[in-house]
Amino acid sequence: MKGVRTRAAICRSVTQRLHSAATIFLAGIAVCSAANGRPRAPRPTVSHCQGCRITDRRRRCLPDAIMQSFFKRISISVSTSALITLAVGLSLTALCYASARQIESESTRLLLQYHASGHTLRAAMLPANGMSLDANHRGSLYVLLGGLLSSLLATAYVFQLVSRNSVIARITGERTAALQFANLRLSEDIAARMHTEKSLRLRERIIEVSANAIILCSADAPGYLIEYVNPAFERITGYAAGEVIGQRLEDLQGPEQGRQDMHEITAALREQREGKAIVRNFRKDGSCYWSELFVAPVRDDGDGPVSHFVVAQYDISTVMRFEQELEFQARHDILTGLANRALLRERLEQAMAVTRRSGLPLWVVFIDLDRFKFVNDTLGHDAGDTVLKNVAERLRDATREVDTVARLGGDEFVLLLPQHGNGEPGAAILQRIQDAVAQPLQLGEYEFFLSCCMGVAVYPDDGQDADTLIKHADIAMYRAKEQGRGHWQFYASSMNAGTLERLGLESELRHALERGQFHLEYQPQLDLASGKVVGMEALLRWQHPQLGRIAPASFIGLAEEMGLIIPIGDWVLRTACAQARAWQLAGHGPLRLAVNLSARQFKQRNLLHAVAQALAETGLAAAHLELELTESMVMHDVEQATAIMANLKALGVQLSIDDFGTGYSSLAYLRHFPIDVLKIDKTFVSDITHDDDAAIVRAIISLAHSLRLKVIAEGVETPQQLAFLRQHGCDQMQGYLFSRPLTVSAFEALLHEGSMLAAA
Ligand SMILES: Nc1nc2c(ncn2[C@@H]2O[C@H](COP(=O)(O)O[C@H]3[C@@H](O)[C@H](n4cnc5c(=O)[nH]c(N)nc54)O[C@@H]3COP(=O)(O)O)[C@@H](O)[C@H]2O)c(=O)[nH]1
Repeated sequence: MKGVRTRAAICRSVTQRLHSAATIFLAGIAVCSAANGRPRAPRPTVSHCQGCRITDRRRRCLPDAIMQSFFKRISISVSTSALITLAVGLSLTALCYASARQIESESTRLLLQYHASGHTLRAAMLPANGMSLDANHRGSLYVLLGGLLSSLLATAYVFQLVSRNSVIARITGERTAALQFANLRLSEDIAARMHTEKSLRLRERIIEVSANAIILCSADAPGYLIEYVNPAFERITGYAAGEVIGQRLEDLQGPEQGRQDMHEITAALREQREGKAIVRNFRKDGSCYWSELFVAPVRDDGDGPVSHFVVAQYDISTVMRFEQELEFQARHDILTGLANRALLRERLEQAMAVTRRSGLPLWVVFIDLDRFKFVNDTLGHDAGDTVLKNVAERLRDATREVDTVARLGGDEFVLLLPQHGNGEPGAAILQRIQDAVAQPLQLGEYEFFLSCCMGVAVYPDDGQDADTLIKHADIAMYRAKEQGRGHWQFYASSMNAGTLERLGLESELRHALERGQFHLEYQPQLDLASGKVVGMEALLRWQHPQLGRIAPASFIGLAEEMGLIIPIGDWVLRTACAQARAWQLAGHGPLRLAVNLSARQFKQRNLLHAVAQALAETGLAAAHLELELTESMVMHDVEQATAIMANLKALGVQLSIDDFGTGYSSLAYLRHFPIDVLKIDKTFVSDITHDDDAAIVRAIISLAHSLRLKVIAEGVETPQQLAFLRQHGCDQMQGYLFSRPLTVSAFEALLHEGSMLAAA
């Protein structure tokens, strides 16, 4: 029984091995087919595998997964799968055949042993009658043949399966790729559509929030009915969208249909093209505003027929206002609002054209306020502005609608008075203007009584063009000023020459200092006893590039009037002090420098500071500087002059009274002034041989000496004059007899030569 059990056990063991091999074989087939081509989902169940508990259809059994993964990794082809199957089949066949042979020989050996031990076997257990061991061996051959056949069949099956799978995989791949491509296209389409929608929404939003009015109207002529307006349109015009949608575009032009400024827009609509224009629009309340209008056709599908027009309105009211303001400012005086020179000239041209046709004269009246500078200087510019604005108002009130009132600047006004049939203008209007200006004017706590001078030039007699007429009226006014406050004067050609020269000189003088046209000359002053040069007088010279040398007598007074003498005088003082110091340092001894002061300079508040600064800057000792004052300067306000002179003396400078004898000659006051030198005017010196002048010169010398003042005579031209002066004890002299005023280099040469006065 043991042998039977053993045989049964061997059979079971072989069967189990066969089963396991078959399982692996079938699993291999499955994996081969799966591994060949694209990865695929695991088979839902592997019924051959008893070791695996299939709880999830998706879950693969372990060997299957391993095989799949293996084949997938090595990525075998259809033929390789078939070859593997065949190899596995053949191996199993060989295994089965070997097992069958082993069983066969084992069972034969057991039967022979059993038989040899005297047992009888049941017929069934013996080899069949007539059956030899070869016949028994045939079973093994059948197993072999069966195995071979099965292997071939399995191989064919695998080959067919794997081929089909690969075709399916290819088709699936192709379809999947196509689907993916289609999917991609679809995604792109969706993205593009979303982008388009987004940008459309954005554009819509832009139109909605635009600060400019936008209108969409139909392209159907002639109505061009409005289909859309944005909120800005509603805000600007005051119309609600509902009130204008469906209305004709031209209704927005308000009452003024067919206006000139809309021609370009209507032409653009008609010709279906772009167009733009600056037009006047009307709001719902009827008020007007300026806008820049752009119209552009909108075509269906970009290049189809024009279906709509879009009209954009830019509100340019502010720009227009600003432009108008600028234009106003360019032609008006900002302070008073009156016409300025440009507009005056323009109006004058027009008025002359009218006058040429009518033959009636036209007056140009130049007005200058009296004492305006005083108001400005004492009460400040705000008060000055108030005066000017008041005068402007009064001039406007005193003239007619047809007249023009202009302000040229400062306190200069010009009136254009055309004559009409009623007889104006005439002298009466000039009086009316004087009266208007003369009305009292309250400035803070002060009441002012203004007056003005006027000059009148008449077209066509006094000038043929605007500039000439204005200039001649100015000349006439200047002559009126010479007569005193509140005068007027008609132009006469005889006034021209002198005044024109003066006007020209004025404008040149304004720039002479900055253009470096001034220089100084120095006239030696000599001691009559020793005959030596003891000092020099600095004299200003103006060398104009076109006008040549201009005499001080021609421009000092003008500079004084214009207030330019202050900066000019400062320059003279600093330049002369620097030069005197340079000569001293060059070893020419302690020369005294005489510098002329003008009346304005004398009264300027910071004279003391200017003098002190000039001395400090140049290093000249105060004792070497002599300031020449005139009698009129000091006699005008004795108290004030005395105080100023005291301050100057405190600085250490010397003071002299120039041109003595020509003015007040108040000898009584002379004692009170802290002066050092009296300078006899050259007019007395020139006539010194006449008894009267000789007596005056003698008296001046004697008086000066009694006051312990030095005396210097100027304008000494002859030896007789010199002799007279020496004879009567005059201390010093200057004049052409010894030397004219000299340039710096000429004066230096004179010093080097050591020139002296001839002894008496
Ligand atoms: N406030 C300032 N006044 C100045 C300054 N420079 C000059 N002046 C004044 O201008 C007036 C004319 O001066 P000018 O033409 O220079 O004449 C001076 C001399 O050249 C002239 N002079 C000198 N000697 C003679 C002479 O023998 N004969 C003659 N005919 N003339 C002569 O006298 C003028 C000097 O005058 P004065 O100043 O009075 O000594 C004149 O009033 C100048 O003061 C300046 O910088 N500032």
